[in-house]
Amino acid sequence: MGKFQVMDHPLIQHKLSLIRDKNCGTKEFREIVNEIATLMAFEVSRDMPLEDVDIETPEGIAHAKQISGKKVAIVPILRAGIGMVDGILDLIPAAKVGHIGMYRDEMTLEPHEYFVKLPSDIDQRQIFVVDPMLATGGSSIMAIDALKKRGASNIKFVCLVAAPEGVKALQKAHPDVDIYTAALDEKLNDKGYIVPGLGDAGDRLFGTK
Ligand SMILES: O=P(O)(O)OC[C@H]1O[C@H](OP(=O)(O)OP(=O)(O)O)[C@H](O)[C@@H]1O
Ligand SMILES: O=c1cc[nH]c(=O)[nH]1
Ligand SMILES: [Mg+2]
Repeated sequence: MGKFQVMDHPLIQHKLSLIRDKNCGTKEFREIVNEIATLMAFEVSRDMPLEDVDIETPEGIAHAKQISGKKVAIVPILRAGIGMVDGILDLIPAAKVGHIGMYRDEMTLEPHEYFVKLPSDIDQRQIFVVDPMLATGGSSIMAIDALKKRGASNIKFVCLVAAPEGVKALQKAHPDVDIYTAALDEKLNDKGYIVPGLGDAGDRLFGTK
């Protein structure tokens, strides 16, 4: 089973509380989602492989380290995942970005894929799939299915708020995928929204309500 980690660093908890507030406006919501994504990227990238390098400093040779091997692709699940991309790029500016478009049918809660565009070497990259919300798990499961169908194998899923139902479903469907979240909330309501959650992340990011 992949790792499941609630990233409860005080800065992350504080910032998440700010965006849960229903009075937090679009501009602030967007900025803080990116800030949380940056903080999470620091931990999510912790096991990136290093190699030894000798660097000539002004005073001699430093036996130092640099990131080696697998390079990173950030894959947001549209739309809401886009809100986390810039925050991760702040830390890993050389990462490539793939997009997977997914919407959830409001009645059935079934996910529907409508767009996939990935870096051509996606099978060789360490992939961070990002989406603020893990509710039933349907969207993330289908997005990761789409990645694996194209040869991807090294995948981590990063969200801000998860429901227990979604964590269970994602772990069952993709036991190889590590899951990182800023909070594990109580439950889903009868409309498939996370309670207490933060509402509809896409609408709050883009001001579409
Ligand atoms: O775990 P699930 O039950 O699948 O729900 C989570 C999905 O729902 C939301 O997307 P939505 O369908 O609202 O699309 P949007 O990002 O375009 O608003 C959210 O951003 C996730 O992708
Ligand atoms: O609570 C939820 C559930 C799914 N999608 C959202 O944006 N919010
Ligand atoms: Mg939405």
